[in-house]
Amino acid sequence: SCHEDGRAESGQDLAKHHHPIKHPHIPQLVDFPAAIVDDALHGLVRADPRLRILKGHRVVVRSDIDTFKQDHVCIISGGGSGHEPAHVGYIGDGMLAAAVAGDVFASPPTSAVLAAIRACAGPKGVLLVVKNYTGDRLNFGLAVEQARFEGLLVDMVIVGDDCALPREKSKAGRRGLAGTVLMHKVLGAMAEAGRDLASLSNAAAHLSRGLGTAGVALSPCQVPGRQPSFHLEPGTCGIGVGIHGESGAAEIPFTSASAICRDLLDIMLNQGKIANRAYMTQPQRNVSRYALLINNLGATSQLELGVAAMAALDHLIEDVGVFVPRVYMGTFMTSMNMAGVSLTLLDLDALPAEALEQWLDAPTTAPAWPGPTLLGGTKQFVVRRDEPPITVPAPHSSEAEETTALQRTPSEISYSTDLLGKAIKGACEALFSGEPELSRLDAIVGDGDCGTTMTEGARSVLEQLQVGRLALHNPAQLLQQLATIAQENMGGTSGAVYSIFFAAASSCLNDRDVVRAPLASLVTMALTAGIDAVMKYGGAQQGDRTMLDVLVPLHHYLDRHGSAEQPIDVGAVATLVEEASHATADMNATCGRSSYVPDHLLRGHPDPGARAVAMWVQGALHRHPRR
Ligand SMILES: Nc1ncnc2c1ncn2[C@@H]1O[C@H](COP(=O)(O)OP(=O)(O)O)[C@@H](O)[C@H]1O
Ligand SMILES: O=C[C@H](O)COP(=O)(O)O
Ligand SMILES: [Mg+2]
Ligand SMILES: [Mn+2]
Repeated sequence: SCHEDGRAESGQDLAKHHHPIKHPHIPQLVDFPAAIVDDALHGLVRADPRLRILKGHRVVVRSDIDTFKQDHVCIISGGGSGHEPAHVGYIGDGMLAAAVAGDVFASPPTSAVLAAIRACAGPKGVLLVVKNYTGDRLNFGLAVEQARFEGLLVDMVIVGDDCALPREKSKAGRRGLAGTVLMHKVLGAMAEAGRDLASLSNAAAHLSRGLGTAGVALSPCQVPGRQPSFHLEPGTCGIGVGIHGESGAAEIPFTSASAICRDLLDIMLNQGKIANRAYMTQPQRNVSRYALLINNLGATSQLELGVAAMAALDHLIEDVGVFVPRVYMGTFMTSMNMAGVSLTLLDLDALPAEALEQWLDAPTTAPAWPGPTLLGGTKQFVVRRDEPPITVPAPHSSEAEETTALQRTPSEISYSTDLLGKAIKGACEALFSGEPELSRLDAIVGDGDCGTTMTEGARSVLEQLQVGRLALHNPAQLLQQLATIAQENMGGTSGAVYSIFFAAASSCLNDRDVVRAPLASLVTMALTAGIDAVMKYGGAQQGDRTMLDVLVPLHHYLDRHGSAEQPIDVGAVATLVEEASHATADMNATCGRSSYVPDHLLRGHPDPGARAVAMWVQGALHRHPRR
């Protein structure tokens, strides 16, 4: 957490709770992996008096926000960290008013987004510009709902500029990539010029239709404290990458810089051999005009960026025959320290009756926006070349260790808070011991943050349990507390999904005389409501390869067996969740981050969110299968 004066909790403070980095593959300038985001924000704010941190949140705002918001729409962006300079680097006149940072590759918790909105909400309102990821959509979306309930004027636009993934593969939609920065620039300039909230939202909708990005990975990335994000065979590269260390839509042989850059542009413009995406409109020879952004994914030399610029301009102007009056080259949105580039095209005529150049050229003080724009792209400047080669439980307990809360027979009208406390403790501990497996799996099928996000949640729950703050006697209140913990301390898709799950579960128990009901039927009721809400807001169903593929079978089992005059067979439940979670290994992903990963790479690896459910259910039941 950070202090109002801009001091973040230092690495040394965090050392009390977290481990220092152990033997990284490549030395990295990090003291404690868990402190990397706080330490970096701390450094940034110390170095720039125009910025400050909101107390208790990883939210950076312009120092003069209180006066600025009186006569401007404030634009807020944010998301997981690891994409620097996005988004803190874009705070300044003519771009963003604030940025919300999550853990590395995990969206920020809802509470942080809400804090940012509250700090920026003035008479003109707030616009959230959010990259299209499940965690971000849910956490920023929940914050918008809460802010509107508080009477604040706020709107949200989602950016999805990725062109590399086939439409039919995923229900999640296009990923938000480096094109988001061009959105920040155009919308920020319009806000600076006094445009109102409605016209900014409207402009954003038009802009996203004219925006496309595709990237190539020449190396994996390394998040401190984790394994390299994937393995790339020598001589190959990953085409169609995102910004979360993923391996890309396909691994292909590396031929030459020009050939790869051409492929990236062809993917975007639906040209040549890769003409199967059609996200951007077809370019018109001698008519279409684009801004080109060449983005370093983190560890690419300036010389290589220059080569990419040459290759991209050459292809666009000579082969495709379009105009490229604006070119931006640099480090805009990274995938930690991945070597590689992404190319972004913005159709300069995407906005009816507006010259986009005007907004792109408008001055900004944001440190990460490149100063002078290169005016490239008229034909005579390009030389055609030959292609180069290549809470504390009650103290008294007479129960045997193996007895669990669920084993009480349904005819009993109450349950033991002692056993419930032990179940919660067991659930949390199972997540701690399962963390390496969750991190490893999420690195393969997602972005590697699932283990740390789940243990952050478990750590907060255990802390509350140990100081006796969990309402073990009141299930509705307890579930509300769990929802709050997920909302304030977790982040990521998991944080948002668990927050929705527990909040809905809590409200369904609220109205009833539930304390008298047997615990097993409380659990069934709560699961019904929780699962429904997760499906409603997250858009996933059984079979989409998510945690629902364990929660739904668990619910079915308890529904069938929970009302009989017999204790639940905990061994059977433990086996059921184990098997259901492993069954996800053979599923194709249609929701969440795994839907971006080719099916053959998912095969054999279960879904981390599903495994996490199996772990905490088994932990709560005190049944630990050998792993
Ligand atoms: N739409 C969804 N509804 C429910 N669960 C989801 C959804 N999308 C993803 N998940 C679950 O979230 C897990 C990943 O969580 P986490 O790593 O915290 O988020 P992210 O994928 O955003 O990095 C997945 O393994 C999957 O079980
Ligand atoms: O950096 C990552 C994204 O902004 C967070 O999205 P996620 O929580 O869905 O992974
Ligand atoms: Mg993530
Ligand atoms: Mn993840």
